[in-house]
Amino acid sequence: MGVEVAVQGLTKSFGGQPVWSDVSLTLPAGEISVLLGPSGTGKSVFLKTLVGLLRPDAGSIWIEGKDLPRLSERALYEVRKLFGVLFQDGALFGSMTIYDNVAFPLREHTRKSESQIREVVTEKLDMVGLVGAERKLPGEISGGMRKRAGLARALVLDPRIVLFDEPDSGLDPVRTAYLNQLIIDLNQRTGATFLIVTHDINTARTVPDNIGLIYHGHLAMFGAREMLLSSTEPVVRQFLNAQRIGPIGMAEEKDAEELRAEADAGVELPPLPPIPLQLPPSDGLPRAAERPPGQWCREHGVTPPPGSFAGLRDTGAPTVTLGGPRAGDGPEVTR
Ligand SMILES: Nc1ncnc2c1ncn2[C@@H]1O[C@H](COP(=O)(O)OP(=O)(O)OP(=O)(O)O)[C@@H](O)[C@H]1O
Repeated sequence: MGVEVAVQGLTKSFGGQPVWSDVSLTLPAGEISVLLGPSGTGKSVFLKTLVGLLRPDAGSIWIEGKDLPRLSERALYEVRKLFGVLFQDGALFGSMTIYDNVAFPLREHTRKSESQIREVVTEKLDMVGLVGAERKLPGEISGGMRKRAGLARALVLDPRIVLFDEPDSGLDPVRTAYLNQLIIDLNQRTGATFLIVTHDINTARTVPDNIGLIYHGHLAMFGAREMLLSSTEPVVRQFLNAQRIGPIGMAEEKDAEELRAEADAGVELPPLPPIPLQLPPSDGLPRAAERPPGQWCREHGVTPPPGSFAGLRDTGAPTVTLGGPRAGDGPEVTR
C-alpha cells in the first residue's frame, strides 16, 4: 500500500536564489497526483527534495511519522527505499542491458540470489510489457521502451511512493496514452502513492486524483482534480487550458503593463472546457480512490463547465471510453 506524504512550508533556494518557498501539500496515500508548472519553476527540484537528493532550506516532509529533512544520512537512506523514481530520460546505464539495469537496485540494496532477482526482474518487465527486450542495450530500444524500462527499475524494490519526472516527454500522443494507462494500472495493482510531473495537459486532466500547480516560486493551488479543472483562478485557468492570455508570460510572469494592455484590448480567457471523466484502470474495477464524477463540485457548490463528465448515463453509472487518450471521444463502454 501507499503512504501519505505531508509537505509543510517547504522552501528551497540555490545560491540565495529561491526556487520556491512555503510549499505545503499532502499527497494522499495510494492516490495519483500531478504537479504542473511553467518550465524552470522547480518541479524537478521538488521531486529531488522529496526523495532526499536535495536538502530544503526550511520545512518538513512527513512520511510515516518521520520528518525527512531532519533525518541523519543513514536514516534517510532507509526511508529512500520507500521511493521509486522514474527520471526524465529513464536514467538507464547505457552500457548495461535492460535486464541488468532493472536488476541493479536489487543487486545494490538486497541480498537476493540471482535466481530470486531473475524472478523479480521478469515480473517487473512483464508489468511494463518489456519481456523479450532483456538483452538489449538502452541505445537499441525506442524512447518509449526506455521509459518503460526506467519504470520497471523504479518498481523493482516495490516502492510505496513513485515519483515520475515527465514520463511523457518525447513520446508521441499514442505512446503517451499507453503510458498513462500503464501508470493507472500500476497504481491500481501496487496501491502506491504516485506523483507525476508533466507538461501534458491531457494527462493532467484525465489521469490524476489531485492536481497541483507551481507558479512564480509558490504552489498556486493543490487539490482534487475537479477543483483545479473548474477553477477560475487566472493562473490555473490559463495553464490548464494552454492559453497565452493570462498572467503567465513567455519568461515567467507578465508585468502589470502587459496585463493592462490585455485588459484594455478586451481579450479574455475562453470559457472553461468540460471536465472529462478520469481514465479507468484496464481491470474494469473502480480506481482505489475513485469518487463519483462531479462529487467534488457538488460538495463545494461549484457548477462544473457545461458538458462536463460526458459519457455518464442517466442511471448515474459511469460510462467511459477505452483505447484513447481522451475520455469522452469514441464509443461509450459501460463499466
Ligand atoms: N543543483 C542545482 N544547482 C543550482 N540550480 C539548480 C540546480 N538544480 C536546478 N536548479 C535550478 O532550479 C530551477 C528549477 O529547475 P527545475 O529543473 O526543477 O525546473 P522544472 O520546473 O522541472 O523545469 P522543466 O519543466 O523545464 O523541466 C532552474 O532555474 C534550475 O537552473
